[in-house]
Amino acid sequence: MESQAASFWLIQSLQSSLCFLFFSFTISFSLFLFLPRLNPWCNCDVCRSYLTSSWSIKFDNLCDWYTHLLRISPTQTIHIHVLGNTITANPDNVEYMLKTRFENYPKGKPFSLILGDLLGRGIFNVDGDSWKFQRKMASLQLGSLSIRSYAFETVTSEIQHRLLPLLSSVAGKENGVLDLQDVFRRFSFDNICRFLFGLDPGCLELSLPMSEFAVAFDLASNLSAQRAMTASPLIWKIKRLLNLGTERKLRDAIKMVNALAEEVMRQKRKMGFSTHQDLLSRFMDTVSDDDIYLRDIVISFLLAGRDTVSSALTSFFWLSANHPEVKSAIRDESNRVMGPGQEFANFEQIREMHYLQAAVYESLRLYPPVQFDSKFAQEDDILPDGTFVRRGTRVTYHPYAMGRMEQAWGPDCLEFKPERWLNNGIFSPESPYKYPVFQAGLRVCLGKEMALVEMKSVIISLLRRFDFEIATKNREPRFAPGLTAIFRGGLPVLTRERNTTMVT
Ligand code: HEM
Repeated sequence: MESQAASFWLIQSLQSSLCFLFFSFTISFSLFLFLPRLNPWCNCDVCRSYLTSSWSIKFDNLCDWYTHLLRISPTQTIHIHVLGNTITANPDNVEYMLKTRFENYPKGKPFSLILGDLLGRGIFNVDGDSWKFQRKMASLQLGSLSIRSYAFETVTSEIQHRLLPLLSSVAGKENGVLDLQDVFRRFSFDNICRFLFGLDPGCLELSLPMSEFAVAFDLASNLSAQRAMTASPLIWKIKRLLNLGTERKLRDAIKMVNALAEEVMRQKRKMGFSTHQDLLSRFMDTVSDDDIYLRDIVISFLLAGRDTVSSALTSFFWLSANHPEVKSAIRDESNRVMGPGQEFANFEQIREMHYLQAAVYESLRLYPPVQFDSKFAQEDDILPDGTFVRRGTRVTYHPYAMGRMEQAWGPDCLEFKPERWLNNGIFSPESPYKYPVFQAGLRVCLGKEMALVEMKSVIISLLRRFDFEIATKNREPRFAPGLTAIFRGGLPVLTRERNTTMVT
């Protein structure tokens, strides 16, 4: 027994020493590999502030500090040398990256490696032919009139049968504080699953825990995002190889996501998908012989369409709670377009509401769900503002900062003013390169129209029926780290049913 224990101890010590040696070697090796590109000892003010986190003395969020730096940069471009990251808020640069020299700025290998285990060959994670194929197929599906009206029906039914009853059940109650962000995350997950799979996870029953799928999916996307924060990719790759810590958790979460996505496909086949209108049925018609590919496509769409919408709705309700004049204008417009007595707006009526559209765009300008987006330069290049970009450099455009640039939006750029989008009462869009909230150019978001309709339907239905009072004293949102902007601590609100048979 004793000798067994001794040899066990010996093996353990050997393993630890080997691990230690392996880690030391790989960390040194990775530093050696990355030194020429990164510059880990840069001692400029910006890098020092980044490394010591001293920026957090003055700013609540990293994105606010970047915004400050970009606002004072004469070119609207900055460099975080220690990260090898060139960040720009210059619309000319953005147009150049996303359109003019699109081929030189792919997502690149570093990005696809980070998200590869979760997203596989899904549209979010690929460049080149595989991306072109999925893009073409998905645009045909998402662009069709029938799928848009299917999406609208799905949203309306989720609002009518789940969202409104849920809010009514807590309205006016003492201690009836509800986290609106959590409600929107559940809502958008149910909605995207119904839209994509034609199946209903039923997350919007607050008495139920979030579905297994949603929890595993959250964990997998957060842990994948954490990979991007390690000093070198070799660190998480080694942890993955040894199945350690967060990498072990990630592997388990991805296993669960994959198993559930495969189960969804099995169920679809059993039900006979050809008569259904959901996106998965449509994809299954086209890609019938490659289940792993189908699974990857499904997971990418889930990631694309879920947290983005809930993030956008959360910040809209935070802003509107602080701007009663905007709420009144939306209610007035909806009364004008829908008339008294009608509970739910139809598709055409929603399109007629220009002020509502302006308010949604304005809220996304200040709080874009995807705050920044990085590409990796294939070849040496010079951006329109004169910035030199070395091959392999990460180049990031920053929609959050871009929405707050005085050069682009004027001295009132930090104010929430939907009117800036209206010309004689008609919504008037801006260049997508100045406002790349949905990205722009060849990889512009495929779900933009669907997301806007979903948001507008929720906003109209909730504002006509309820008043929300924010139940925390937070001045400005603080964001949690992740792939999309999420309010740290959620959005706790007190809900009151408005005293209306009709809405005034
Ligand atoms: C307010 C809501 C949304 C915002 C702000 C948004 C924003 C974006 C952004 C910034 C990208 C580029 C990401 C990147 O390349 O890394 C993107 C891509 C994409 N989005 Fe959205 N999105 C929203 C909702 C949706 C919805 C509801 C769907 C689907 C049903 C969707 C489907 C997609 C797809 C498929 C892509 C990949 C396009 C490609 O790579 O060619 N999005 N979106």
